[in-house]
Amino acid sequence: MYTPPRVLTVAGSDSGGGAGIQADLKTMLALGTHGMSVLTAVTAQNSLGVQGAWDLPAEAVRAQFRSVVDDIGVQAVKTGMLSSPELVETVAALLAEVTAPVVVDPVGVSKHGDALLAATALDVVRTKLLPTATVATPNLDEVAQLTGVQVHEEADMRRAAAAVLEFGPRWALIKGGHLSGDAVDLLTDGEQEHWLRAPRHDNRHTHGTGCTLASAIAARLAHGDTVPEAVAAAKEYVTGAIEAGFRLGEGIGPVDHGWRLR
Ligand SMILES: Nc1ncnc2c1ncn2[C@@H]1O[C@H](COP(=O)(O)OP(=O)(O)O)[C@@H](O)[C@H]1O
Ligand SMILES: Cc1ncc(COP(=O)(O)OP(=O)(O)O)c(N)n1
Repeated sequence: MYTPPRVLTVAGSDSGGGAGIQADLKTMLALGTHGMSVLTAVTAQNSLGVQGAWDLPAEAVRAQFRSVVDDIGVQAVKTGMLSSPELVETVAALLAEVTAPVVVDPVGVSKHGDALLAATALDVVRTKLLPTATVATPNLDEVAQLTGVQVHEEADMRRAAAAVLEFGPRWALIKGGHLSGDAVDLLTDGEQEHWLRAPRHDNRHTHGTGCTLASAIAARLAHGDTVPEAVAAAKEYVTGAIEAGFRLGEGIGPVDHGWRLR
């Protein structure tokens, strides 16, 4: 009997289904893995923004993690919205015992500008969470928040990656989604350098791009890809999902996680 690779997301819930846990689980299914979740926070969220957010107690995060890891096991882990210093610290301590690859998406602010991480948590992200990462996937705002490096053009991305690698992840993937022109990301471990370039799709329905990319990387790592292979496959998947993004509600709709099914 075939058992798919198991992938765990540790992230917040997006009630609108475009980002967070919902995006992660859809991506994991689309890429042929069994997705599992440790919920850190609940958001009331839709295409217009985040209307409310509530953290779960650290004890609930630890209990979910134990239930999954002790019985089922994981072949890759992805982290997303961790909200508070206490939750970042809790998750970092749990990840320290995992031998499977870990993808850390250091989620800071939503597309609508709503804070998903307390400013007081930045230091714990730098010192405790990022060192657990096989791959860290900051967007340009998160790079600026975490390292102070401002990226205005592709050439700045090398400096950004070097600054992120200082915090200890094995690989840094600097996402250039917020620049103009082609959608270019830089993956590096400080020695190898891989530039990932895709056409920019002029589609305003891009809610959940970062969650989708990070979950796709985790899914491919669980299948046994190397990091550069996993990131290349994930980039292809997210690019297709952005191209197929659709209108939902009155604001920014989601990327289409099921685009390969249509
Ligand atoms: N309009 C777009 N067209 C094509 N790719 C995009 C577009 N916007 C973002 N991307 C890609 O989506 C991925 C997620 O990047 P980004 O949107 O910057 O992350 P986040 O959601 O964390 O802000 C990256 O691979 C980026 O290059
Ligand atoms: C619950 C939750 N987690 C993460 C995000 C941010 O997701 P991201 O993929 O970066 O997408 P955008 O917010 O940039 O569209 C979120 N919004 N909610």
